[in-house]
This record gives sequence, structure tokens and C-alpha cells, in this order.
Amino acid sequence: MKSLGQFIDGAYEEAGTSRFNVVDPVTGEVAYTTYEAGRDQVDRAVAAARAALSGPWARLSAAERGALLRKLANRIAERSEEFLRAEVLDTGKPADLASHLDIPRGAANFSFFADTAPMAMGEAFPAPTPDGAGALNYTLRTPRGVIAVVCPWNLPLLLMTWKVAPALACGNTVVVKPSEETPATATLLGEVMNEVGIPKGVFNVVNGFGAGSTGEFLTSHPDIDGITFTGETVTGTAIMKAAAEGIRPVSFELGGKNAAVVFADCDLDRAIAGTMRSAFLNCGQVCLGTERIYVERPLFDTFVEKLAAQVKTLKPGDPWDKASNFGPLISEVHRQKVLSYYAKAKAEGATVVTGGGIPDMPGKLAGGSWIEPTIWTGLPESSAVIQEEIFGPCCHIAPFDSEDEAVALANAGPYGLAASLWTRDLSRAHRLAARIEVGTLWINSWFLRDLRAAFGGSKKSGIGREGGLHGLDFYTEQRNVCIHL
Ligand SMILES: NC(=O)C1=CN([C@@H]2O[C@H](COP(=O)(O)OP(=O)(O)OC[C@H]3O[C@@H](n4cnc5c(N)ncnc54)[C@H](O)[C@@H]3O)[C@@H](O)[C@H]2O)C=CC1
Ligand SMILES: O=C(O)/C=C/C=C(\O)C(=O)O
Repeated sequence: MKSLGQFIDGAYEEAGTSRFNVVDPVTGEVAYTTYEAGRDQVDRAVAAARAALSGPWARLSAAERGALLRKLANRIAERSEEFLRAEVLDTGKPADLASHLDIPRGAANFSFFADTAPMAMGEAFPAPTPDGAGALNYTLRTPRGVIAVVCPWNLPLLLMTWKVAPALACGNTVVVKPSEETPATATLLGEVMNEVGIPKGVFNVVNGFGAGSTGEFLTSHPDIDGITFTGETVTGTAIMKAAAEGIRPVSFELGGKNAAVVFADCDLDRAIAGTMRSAFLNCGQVCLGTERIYVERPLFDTFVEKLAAQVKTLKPGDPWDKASNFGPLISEVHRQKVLSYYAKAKAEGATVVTGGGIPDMPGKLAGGSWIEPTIWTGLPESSAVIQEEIFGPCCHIAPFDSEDEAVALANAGPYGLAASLWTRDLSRAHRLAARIEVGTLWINSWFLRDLRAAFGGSKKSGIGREGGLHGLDFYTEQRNVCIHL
């Protein structure tokens, strides 16, 4: 059986304080084992990253770093089959999905930030005041330092590189802690870093768990200069407490309970196709995914019927079988969590329009963490399945009668990550865009990403924005220089 270790200072270490299994969610069988990095390994990874900050990496210009990142992107593309196999083994997602989304975006993140980071802006102010006449204030940007990158399991390569790429483009060094469920692609990336000539110590990976383990050792490490994290809001709270010690900045993309608002004047086929993707892509394990759908009353029954018909076209199965388009949940633990919401919905009196259970899977697949895509109607807004992030392939659909009511429903709750709006009335779309409290609002679309745009969450869905030039305030330190000539 293959085993996977840490990647520290340019070298792999098959060692740790304990060894743990990574399970293939398709079958429930152990896929391979890896090691939990202890405090000493985290210390060495952080020390390697610190040392690399003043090594050959520090002497590269932004253009030279960009050239290396472009090579990285090309090499990921050349080795895409290996990345694809690793990602599919860890997550169980359909190979077709990973080959169109996860792996190409993993490469594109590097080429995008290779071009973007050198455009990080500064300011220059000639002083007009009598005492400062002739003075000039201008900005110098320097790398922030050693960045801890803590990642989730739902889009492992995509979300890790979304943070590593701007960090490296700005001249930082990183220590990555992938999710314990999906360590393979981050660890494999170490090989590619060496192949393209990224100096040792610039990119490090420590595997292990969160609280009381590798994740906590890393985020509480005194020699970390900033922490970027995507995952659950509760974890964000724990990491923020760790970051408070030493006053380290954080960049967070956290949970969501995203709404889709569908008006009766929408292009119905487009709205069905869009909400279908937004609720069920990646088995509902996308933080931007829709778990609450509000439909204008005249369209409600038709919408429910048509979405349910579409859900019946989802085919769970082997991720390499082109006929299957729906994967399992990440783990049995996560399936138990999602099933607990399926039970709560029933207990609270939901109408189960479709799904609600576990599908019968053939042969070895019967041991996987499969679950039925599920639609509910008829619950009050106070229900657990409407209030809490489930992170599974399920949604509740409710009717609304006015624009104001739709806005109030969409804005209810503690999260503010994303929402989608389906209407042909562009005046209404613009009006509502100003009122819906989210980091990203999609109109007649969903998960249509332009990497130049600010990306992140409002309310309890995050702190700060990444993407384009926005994240560069986190990945660089700004120094104001005042020179009196
Ligand atoms: N993108 C998102 O918004 C995601 C949200 N989730 C939600 O979070 C729930 C739990 O899934 P998890 O994988 O356990 O997410 P999580 O937020 O607990 O874990 C994400 C990462 O943080 C690390 N971590 C956990 N606790 C930590 C701590 N105290 N200090 C430092 N690092 C820590 C984990 O090891 C992992 O690498 C899911 O059921 C889902 O609802 C999960 C994955 C992604
Ligand atoms: O496109 C992106 O950069 C990110 C998409 C999805 C997430 O952040 C998530 O599911 O956590």
C-alpha cells in the first residue's frame, strides 16, 4: 500500500507522530496511509519557510517568480492525469468534473497570479502643505513572510492553489496543511515545485488533523506571519483565536447557506439548469452551493416538478465511468452528518419531493459514502435544514410573493457568502444586487468565476477578499515611504 508523507524543505519525509488511513469514499476502503506531522515537523517546515525568505527566492524579481509560476502551471497541465487520479481517489468526484474544474483551475491559478501580482498597486502623494512641500509619500510592497495555508477537502487542488499561487507570486513562502481527507494533490505538488526549480523551503506541506494536531500546531506557531483558510465557520473561529496570539492577520473564506431567488419571469430552462448545478454539483459540497431556493409563487409548483425531474437524471457510480455524473460524499462521518439533516427535515414535517435516503449501490460501491440527492418543501424558515449549513446534495424550496419578501428571506441568517438571482428583468436584478448581503451575487448564472473579481464572504462567511488584486493586501505588507527632497 502506498503511503504519503510530509514535504519539508524540498524533501519528502515518510514519518510523523502517527500513521492514518485515507479512505476512498467510492468504496469505503483504505486507499493509502499518511503520517500526522508532529510539532517538531511543523517547526522544521516553518523554519524552512523562514530560511527560504532570505535565500535565492528573495533575490528573484516579480517577473522571475512569475516565470516560475507559469512553468508550474504548465507542468501541472503536463502531469494532469496524475493530479486527476490523485484527486478522484481522495474525493470520489466524477473524473469528468475534476478534469474540467479542479485540475485546470489548479494550473490556471498559478498562471493567473504570475501575471496579476506584478500589477499590485501602490500610491504616490506629492505633499502640497507648506511644511511638507517637496515631500513625496509612496508605497513599497514587501512579502508578508511565512504564510500558513489551511485547506478543506471539497476542491482540494483548486482551493489550495488559489492561496498558494498569490502567496508565492508576492514573494512569500508557505506551509500548507491540506485536509486530512484529501492530502494527495498538495503533497504531489511538492514534486512539481522541485521539477520547475522553486527553491527548497518555499513550499512545504504538513499532513495531519486540525484541533490538537498539525493544523493547530501550524496556526498557533509563533513564526507564522499570516493565515489563509477555507472551511467551516467554527474552525475559522478557532484559527482566529490562534492568530490573535502574536497579532497575525487572517484571510478567511468560511461557510454559507446560500439562497437562489427565482422570479416568475425567469428563463425557466436556464433557471432549472443553473439551480440544479448550484445545489448538486460535487454532491452539494461547494461552499457557494445553493441549499435554499425561493420561487415566486405563480412558478412554484412547475419549478419544483421540473427540478425534481432533473434530479432524477443524476447517476451515482464509478467516477471513471462516463455514464455516472454524481459522486459520493467525502466520508462516512460526513454522510452521517448529512443524514442527520435528512432525518431532521422529516421530523420537522417536510415534504420529501425526491431522495431522502441512501441509494443501493452495486458490489464494492456499497461500502462508499453515497447519498441520494434530496429536495424538500413545506418547512418553516426556522427549520434546522433552512438555517444550518449542511454541505450535502439537498435543498429546500419555498414560495415567495414580493421582492421585499425575497430579499428578507435571502438575507436571513448569519451567513453572506453567495446568492443567485433568476429573472429577465434587469432593472429588478440591479435593484436587488444592491440589497442582497453576500460576497458574490450571480444573476442568471452560478459559479461563473472571473479570477480578477473580489472573492469572499460577508457576515459570518469570511474576512477579506481574495482574487485579482484584492488578496494582495493580505499577501503583501505595505510600507509607506515619506521622502522630503
Ligand atoms: N469550503 C467550505 O466552506 C467547506 C466547509 N466545510 C464544512 O465544514 C464541515 C466540517 O468539515 P471539515 O473538513 O472538518 O472542515 P474544517 O473546517 O473543520 O477543516 C478544514 C481544514 O481545517 C483544519 N482544521 C480543523 N480544525 C482546525 C483547528 N482548530 N486549527 C487549525 N486547523 C484546523 C482541518 O484539518 C482541515 O485541513 C463540513 O461538514 C462542512 O459543512 C467543509 C469543507 C469545506
Ligand atoms: O472558485 C473558487 O475560487 C472557489 C470556489 C469554491 C469554494 O471556495 C468552496 O467550495 O469552498
